[in-house]
Amino acid sequence: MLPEVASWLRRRTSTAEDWPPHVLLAAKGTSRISVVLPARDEEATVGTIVECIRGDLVRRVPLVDEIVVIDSRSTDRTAAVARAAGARVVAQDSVLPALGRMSGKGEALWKSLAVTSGDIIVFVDADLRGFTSSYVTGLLGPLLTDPSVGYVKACYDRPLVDGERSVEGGGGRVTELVARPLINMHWPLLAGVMQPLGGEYAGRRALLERLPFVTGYGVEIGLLVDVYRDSGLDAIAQVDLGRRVHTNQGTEALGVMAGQIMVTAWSRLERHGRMVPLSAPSTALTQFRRSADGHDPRTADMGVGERPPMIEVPGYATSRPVAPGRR
Ligand SMILES: O=c1ccn([C@@H]2O[C@H](COP(=O)(O)OP(=O)(O)O)[C@@H](O)[C@H]2O)c(=O)[nH]1
Ligand SMILES: O=C(O)[C@@H](COP(=O)(O)O)O[C@H]1O[C@H](CO)[C@@H](O)[C@H](O)[C@H]1O
Repeated sequence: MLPEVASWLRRRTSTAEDWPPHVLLAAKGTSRISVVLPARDEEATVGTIVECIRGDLVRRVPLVDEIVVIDSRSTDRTAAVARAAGARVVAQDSVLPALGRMSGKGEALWKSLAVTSGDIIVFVDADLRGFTSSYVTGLLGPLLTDPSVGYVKACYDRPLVDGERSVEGGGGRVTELVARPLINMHWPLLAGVMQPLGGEYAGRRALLERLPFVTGYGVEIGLLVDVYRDSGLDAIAQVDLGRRVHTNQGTEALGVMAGQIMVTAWSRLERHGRMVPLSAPSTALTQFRRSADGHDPRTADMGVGERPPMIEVPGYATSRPVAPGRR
């Protein structure tokens, strides 16, 4: 792991418990805080999440100023359930209609900037199970207490849950198989971000509004690379929220997601060039395991060698076995 990454990990990683609501309330000052949930067909979970945020962080501790659900072309009762829970619901396609309709999660998040008033915006997926308001307070902690932080990503354990079956560490499949290797290859200073694709993150409006938002599922890797390029590694912090359970999509759907993430990574490499030359990408892959006091980074070598065409090997044509009768 690069020494700059090890240093960043030590200085910019905290836990949700480090940021109790009363500390944040004292630090809030005049900052307005918006919580945004992008939701497509999340009637089963969106209401519980909204009610939890509203109960803990609006009524009990007046930290959050608005809860907005962006209804992303839901075909179920997402909008009604979210509204009944106390959220303001905005239909994705009703925002900036003159700019036409693009699709996906990134479109929903980009449009949320146009219909919210917060100086700080917290993004929370609407398909979470076991959500607690500490997800929101954890993400707000660094932003409300350190003006040098502009963007905060969550990190957490990510089991793969299928009904009653739960495979610890089985979640974050596209993170582990696509995003983490790509980031380690081309943006090795971001190797300390444990959950680059995690759907819970927060940022200052003043930063978010000057960055492009990739539509679809490219939004997370696009924003992470763009925040890094715009403001540098130290503008990013990460907060351990413990454990995240969400609705896991099937492999076919994740294939499209993986493709969108690769296309987004390509677009950033093509547009900005790369931190490391394409001819020599970094081959150190830093992965993370939960340990007793946080996370245990492990670096593997993902480098490969290459052999020349066998036909070019001296003696090959004369020394290899020949079938009887053949020469
Ligand atoms: O076109 C879309 C796709 C997804 N989402 C929302 O974005 C979040 C993450 O999407 P999803 O659960 O599909 O991704 P996963 O968590 O499985 O990677 C969820 O709240 C979705 O409802 C959305 O608002 N619009
Ligand atoms: O991290 C991942 O690999 C994917 C899929 O997670 P799972 O394998 O279903 O736990 O989930 C994330 O990726 C999406 C693309 O960035 C985000 O939009 C989602 O919020 C996030 O859950």
